Amino acid sequence: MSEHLPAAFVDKMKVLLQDQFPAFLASYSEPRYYGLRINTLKVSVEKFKRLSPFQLSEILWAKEGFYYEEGERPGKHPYYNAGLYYIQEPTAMAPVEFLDIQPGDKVLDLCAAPGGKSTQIAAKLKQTGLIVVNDNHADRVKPLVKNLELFGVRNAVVLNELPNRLERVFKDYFDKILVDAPCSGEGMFRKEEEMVKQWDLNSAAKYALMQRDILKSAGVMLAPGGRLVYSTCTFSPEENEEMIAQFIEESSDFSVVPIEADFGFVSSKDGSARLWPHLLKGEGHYVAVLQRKGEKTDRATLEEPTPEIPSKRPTKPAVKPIEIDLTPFHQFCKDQLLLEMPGVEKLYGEHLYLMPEGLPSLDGIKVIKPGWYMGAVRKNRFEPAHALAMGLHADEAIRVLQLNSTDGDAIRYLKGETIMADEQSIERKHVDSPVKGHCLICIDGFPAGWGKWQEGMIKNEYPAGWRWMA
Ligand SMILES: C[S@@+](CC[C@H](N)C(=O)[O-])C[C@H]1O[C@@H](n2cnc3c(N)ncnc32)[C@H](O)[C@@H]1O
Repeated sequence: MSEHLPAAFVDKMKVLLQDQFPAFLASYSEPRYYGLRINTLKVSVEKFKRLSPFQLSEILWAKEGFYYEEGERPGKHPYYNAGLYYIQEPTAMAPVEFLDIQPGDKVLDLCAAPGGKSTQIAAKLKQTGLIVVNDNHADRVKPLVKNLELFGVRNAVVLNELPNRLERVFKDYFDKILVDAPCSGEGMFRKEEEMVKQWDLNSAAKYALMQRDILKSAGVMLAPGGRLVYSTCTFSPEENEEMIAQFIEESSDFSVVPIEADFGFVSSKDGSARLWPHLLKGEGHYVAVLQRKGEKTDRATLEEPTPEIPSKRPTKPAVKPIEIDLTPFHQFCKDQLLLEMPGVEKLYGEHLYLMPEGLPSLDGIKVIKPGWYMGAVRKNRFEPAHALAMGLHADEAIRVLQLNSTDGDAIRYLKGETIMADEQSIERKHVDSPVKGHCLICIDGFPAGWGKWQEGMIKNEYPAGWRWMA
């Protein structure tokens, strides 16, 4: 496919790579690699390896990451709908590995859609701390929300803002920030021909302008002692080493943390790393790790937040607060669930969320999802959300129907069809619990959604937009 590469790009790469250029060019004739990352919020790596219907081999730089073979279709398996993995380009798994996420961290993923790296961060947080994910493109936020819900993430807040509008709310706030910047995408030319079509010689300069602003805002929002990872999937130095050099020059309290030249990564002079497609099994990427000087401070001891700047933009929570009685939700939790619900109850109209505790006020910010979506409270009844089911483990639901991925009922469920189920097939953890009503549908023990049992049948509550086509 190297003949489809723009001539100006080829010339630029010759200068950049010199004697390595022939090997680089030859990599465009090699087959691309396919990766998936196991969702350890739901299943351990060891268990998934035992269950896996796919031929897996390890990705060296990500413990949860595996190559699968071309022709296999992990996106068309019930385990995908149970959120057991995320399909992700192998080198795209590298940046988060350098964030050093620790349980309890407050993490920002500033350019997050469609959420590959957000789900990776969330898995490392193990449902503790907080992950704020943001993308300024409204149409890209939908798949971001869907992927976080599928992954069963409970502690994510999804925003749709320009980064500089977040500075006021989150100044010095986050322990870790990922800037997976919009870029000219040169590293993806082998995988996505569309990126080739969009490229021209001015692309790098155009993206560099955006990246500079995004990185500057990220710097403002990182707490003293915090860590920031900047990554791109492009080769141009303007968007990579030069971007970092300029940022460090303007931000004296930041330094580059050197990345070791392991796994075929190549260290740049400044300590950042290049992932080249001719030197490892994956596409092109760039990663820089930045550390902010200073001691970690408890947010409570920080200065008072600056007063809010009035905003003309409509914000989601602007829905007029209405008095809604949450008793049906509390009753549902009592009748159906065996877990202490995390976070703070937050209503947007009739939609109820559990918002992570300790968040600063998000007034004036476009919030797409303020936490784990529980469902809708309507006319004194509660309708549980798919996101609630996906954030549960089978042992956290009182009534469960177990389906097997290899028999037809699992597929029928994912297609939205009615399933026959006698009374005995509904597992009940409380003997006095009635059979009739909601039950958690599990596939090989992993929650896939809700159903409602009545007279030997399960009314299917698998969301219309998620269903398999007949
Ligand atoms: C490389 S992609 C992110 C991929 C994502 N991190 C993942 O792993 O799935 C860059 C994202 O930045 C978003 N973006 C572009 N300009 C932005 C800006 N000024 N602020 C925030 N996000 C922006 C794009 O919509 C795009 O989704």
